[in-house]
Amino acid sequence: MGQLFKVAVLPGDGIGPEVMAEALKVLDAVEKRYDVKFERTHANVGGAGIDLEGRALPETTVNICKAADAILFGSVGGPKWETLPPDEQPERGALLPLRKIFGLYANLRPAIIFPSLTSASSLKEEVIAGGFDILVIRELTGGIYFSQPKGIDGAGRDRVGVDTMRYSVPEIERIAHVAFQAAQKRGKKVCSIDKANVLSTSVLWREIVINIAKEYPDVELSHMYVDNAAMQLVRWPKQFDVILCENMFGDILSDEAAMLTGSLGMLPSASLAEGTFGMYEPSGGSAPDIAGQGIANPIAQILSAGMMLRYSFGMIEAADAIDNAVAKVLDKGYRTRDIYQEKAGEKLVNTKEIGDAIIANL
Ligand SMILES: NC(=O)c1ccc[n+]([C@@H]2O[C@H](COP(=O)([O-])OP(=O)(O)OC[C@H]3O[C@@H](n4cnc5c(N)ncnc54)[C@H](O)[C@@H]3O)[C@@H](O)[C@H]2O)c1
Ligand SMILES: CC(C)[C@H](C(=O)O)[C@@H](O)C(=O)O
Ligand SMILES: [Mg+2]
Repeated sequence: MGQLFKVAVLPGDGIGPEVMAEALKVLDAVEKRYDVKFERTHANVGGAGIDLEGRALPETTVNICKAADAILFGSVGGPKWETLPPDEQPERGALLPLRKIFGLYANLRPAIIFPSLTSASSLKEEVIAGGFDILVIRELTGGIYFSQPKGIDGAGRDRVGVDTMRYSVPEIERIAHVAFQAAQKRGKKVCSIDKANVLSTSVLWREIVINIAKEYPDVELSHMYVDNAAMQLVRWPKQFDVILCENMFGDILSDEAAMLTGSLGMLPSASLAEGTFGMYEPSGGSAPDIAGQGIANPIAQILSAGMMLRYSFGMIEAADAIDNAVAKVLDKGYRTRDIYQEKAGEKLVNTKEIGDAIIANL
């Protein structure tokens, strides 16, 4: 009897269920090839949670996640729920609480350009010739997203909106360790992003990262202000290996890095807790502009399922097989609309067709 892993499946809203369907087909195919079973339990989250169970993160969903070895998450949010009180909306009512409840402090977002997709990148081909491979490591449970006080106080024109950015030494230390250990396994460079010329959190961040770096003498550490980093990413992305960021800087820079790879629909992510538990989701959102049309790119969701096999289940060979199948399908010219260009060798396909092609090449 092979291994059994329990997966909480939370498709969410917009394109979430469409791309999730393809990732689940890939898990079926992995079950057939490897001696493994993924016991999947579906649960409502986000707008789907509000519509079907009255809240963005129903208790039943939390319990299903607690009983699982990992969470496979689609995306949440959309215009339908944007007028609810902020804390009841899909993002603040479900996604952020999930990150907090499960202690998912380390968000890994690999932005890798597939060789056959260089012309889909928004950068000039000569800038990305030879490809790049960037790993954005984003702190995910602290900073301005979660620190108190937070809210809108007062009345009328006297109202003030308040967000607080706070980082403690242990919070910075643990994410720095993740970044240095990741760098040791790849290009051996960490670029730590901050705004130490303005923010106190960044002054502390830089000091602590420098201290932790002493434990990793084989890794080269550099520092960059976030505004410069945003510019350097589009100027010369190949200079980066691991990019270490606090929560909000990582949110912004990872979307930018995603687009360099051709589309937000290409960027997977792993949100990891201490130990092996993790939540896996595309870095992009529910894409209301294309939802319901069956044309979304499912690759970020499929690669996220691959990251689940790699980081939570230790199935390195199967995870590599998924990455390779995606690369092969792109080499053969299959393209969803977001990465399609009208030129010889490219075939415009829909969500389901590219999913089928990936499975056929697994
Ligand atoms: N993790 C999440 O659940 C998550 C992440 C980001 C945004 N959101 C939410 O999603 C909603 C829409 O936000 P947004 O429009 O700013 O960001 P978005 O990421 O949903 O979409 C931005 C653009 O990228 C495109 N895109 C994204 N994923 C794609 C895919 N797989 N295939 C093809 N194109 C894709 C969209 O069509 C859109 O043009 C909001 O409610 C937002 O809060 C959720
Ligand atoms: C939807 C939103 C709360 C979320 C974030 O800001 O973390 C998203 O943009 C992401 O990158 O996962
Ligand atoms: Mg984001």
